[in-house]
Amino acid sequence: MSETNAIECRDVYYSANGHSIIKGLTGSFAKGKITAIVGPSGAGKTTLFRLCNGMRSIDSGQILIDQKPIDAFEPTALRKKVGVVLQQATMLSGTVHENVALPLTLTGKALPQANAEQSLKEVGLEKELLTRKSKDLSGGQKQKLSIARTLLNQPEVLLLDEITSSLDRVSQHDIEQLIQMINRTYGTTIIWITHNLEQARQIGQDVWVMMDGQLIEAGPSELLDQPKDERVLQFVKGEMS
Ligand SMILES: Nc1ncnc2c1ncn2[C@@H]1O[C@H](COP(=O)(O)OP(=O)(O)OP(=O)(O)O)[C@@H](O)[C@H]1O
Repeated sequence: MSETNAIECRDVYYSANGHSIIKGLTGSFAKGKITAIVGPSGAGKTTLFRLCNGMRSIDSGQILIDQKPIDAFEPTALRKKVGVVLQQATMLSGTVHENVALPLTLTGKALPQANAEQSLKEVGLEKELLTRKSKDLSGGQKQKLSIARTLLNQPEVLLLDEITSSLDRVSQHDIEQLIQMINRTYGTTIIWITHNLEQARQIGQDVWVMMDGQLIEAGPSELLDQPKDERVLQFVKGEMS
């Protein structure tokens, strides 16, 4: 049986300010899997995320979400279905409760105390933190809070952009386990941009290697040990040295 794709890109082009960034990118992300995206700085990884959750629109080609063209989705529905967590957790100046409730308060609803406690519990944060100011949390706690906030929308796909790169090893490991738990429990498709090849190998079931706005090589993450493409081989060697 062939795999279903959560996201499929077909010959996607995108440019900004006269600068060509995504240049005929074709590839797919399997539903329910964890795919790591690696590649040199400037390869277009973050831009691809912006295209996949509708923050930017492609110039040509197609992006299919659940086999449906991305422009067939209403923007708010798309952002719920395809959630994003960034390297630096964006926080309101208020309490942890106010921050975790944000997706609901934006639509004029409140998040009851019991649900807020449950949200925090799910990501391994103590309920006592709810009354704390978010700015007083550690980097790892902030990242867990932004994951909890994104989970409120029950996304089918989670786009993670370098979410552990400013954390210490213990917090990094904690977040990796949390993401694997979310993937197993809810079947959420995870697409994780990382500069850490070891993380890509360990957490990624699949891997994408992007360079210069294109997908150069994709497959099971073991491909990083024996890439077929010479450019990928050079990249992996450079990152390991
Ligand atoms: N709005 C813009 N206008 C012009 N150029 C842009 C714009 N946004 C991104 N770029 C350029 O597009 C290229 C790809 O950027 P992008 O952030 O997607 O790469 P990346 O692979 O995520 O890099 P990194 O690993 O450093 O985060 C870069 O050269 C960047 O400078």
